[in-house]
Amino acid sequence: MSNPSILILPGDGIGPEVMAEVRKIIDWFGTQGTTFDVSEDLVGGAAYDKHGTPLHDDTMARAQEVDAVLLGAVGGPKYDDLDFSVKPERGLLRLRKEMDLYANLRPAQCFDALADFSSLKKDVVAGLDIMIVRELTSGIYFGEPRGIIHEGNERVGINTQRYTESEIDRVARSAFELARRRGNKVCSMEKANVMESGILWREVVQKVHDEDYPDVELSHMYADAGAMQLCRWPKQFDVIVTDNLFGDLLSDAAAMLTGSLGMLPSASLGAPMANGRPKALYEPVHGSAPDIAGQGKANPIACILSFAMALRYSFDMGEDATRLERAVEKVLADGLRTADLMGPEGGTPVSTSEMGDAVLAALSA
Ligand SMILES: NC(=O)C1=CN([C@@H]2O[C@H](COP(=O)(O)OP(=O)(O)OC[C@H]3O[C@@H](n4cnc5c(N)ncnc54)[C@H](O)[C@@H]3O)[C@@H](O)[C@H]2O)C=CC1
Ligand SMILES: CC(C)CC(=O)C(=O)O
Ligand SMILES: [Mg+2]
Repeated sequence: MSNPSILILPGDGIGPEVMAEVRKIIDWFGTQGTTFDVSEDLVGGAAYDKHGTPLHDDTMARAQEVDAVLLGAVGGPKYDDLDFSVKPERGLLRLRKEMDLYANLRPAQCFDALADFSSLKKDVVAGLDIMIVRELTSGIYFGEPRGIIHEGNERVGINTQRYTESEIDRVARSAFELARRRGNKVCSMEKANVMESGILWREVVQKVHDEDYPDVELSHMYADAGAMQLCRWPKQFDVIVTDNLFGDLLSDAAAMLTGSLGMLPSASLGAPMANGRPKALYEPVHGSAPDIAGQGKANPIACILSFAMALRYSFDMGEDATRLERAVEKVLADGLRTADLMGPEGGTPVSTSEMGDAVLAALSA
């Protein structure tokens, strides 16, 4: 049998820095008898610099073949003035669309060691474990028409929010399936009060629930109120299912419940491949963080936890995933802190690579 295959796309800014720490962990698994066939390629600004496109067709083809893609982050100020069609972020959107990765799982868990550090009160976040399921291949990031057009004397920026029933149906099913393996509760968030796409979203989620998941507790919430509730009392939620735009915003907000944007991993999953496993891309929720890139300050934990999700969802290595998560828990409990996690309560300051080394040491102990 061939080794499991991984395509690594480090990307831009802190992407390569945090991915280097995951690479150490992948190499360590090789010494333990699980060798991954790893290939590496360019995406985002790095791909644009070499090929004039943020995602080369060969890279796209390779992404379709492998068992899992690991991505760091894309984008940066250097590319701000590029034509929109070749912006780094378009490379990532193309991967998501062409791999049809419709369910983006963004778990927000607050490790005990960071409960004091969160900007919210300790009892609000301690023990928090919620899962945001964000629809990832449709909605306003992809809808047509889009563009900037001229109308009279001025320009008009246009994006279109568009959802088909089947797009809502399949992501709702992902959320209900996950809920059954967790706290058995789904809260669906949209803006059915002001958007037709929200009305359809609510109807379809309710129908999927009533027909196939009546055992799961379902509630509906307007996304603006949902954002407020997420900050007020996040433990009321188990699984949140929402659209592409709202999921993007709500998950960055949820990251702060865990202490830092540098803590939040994600798995983007599509339909099962011939081997029964989903097409998959794993990436931290954060971006390329140009303000700290190249300084050894980036927190690699979101990227490391994204690899743990890969072990769980793409490689049937759930026990190893849990071991890796426990290793992260241990280094945090030991007081190791990258700059983003350093608060008045202190801790041992560590660089990106020192944090990666410590996680690896805890994993291999
Ligand atoms: N999936 C991706 O590749 C994403 C890419 N981006 C792109 O990244 C670029 C920068 O976007 P921003 O809005 O600044 O968002 P960002 O997520 O890169 O950074 C926001 C803030 O969080 C901090 N931060 C992020 N990750 C961190 C980590 N691992 N450790 C410590 N601190 C961390 C940054 O220093 C910054 O202060 C843009 O070009 C944006 O389009 C943004 C979000 C996702
Ligand atoms: C294409 C990305 C830059 C959008 C984003 O912020 C995200 O997916 O979290
Ligand atoms: Mg985002």
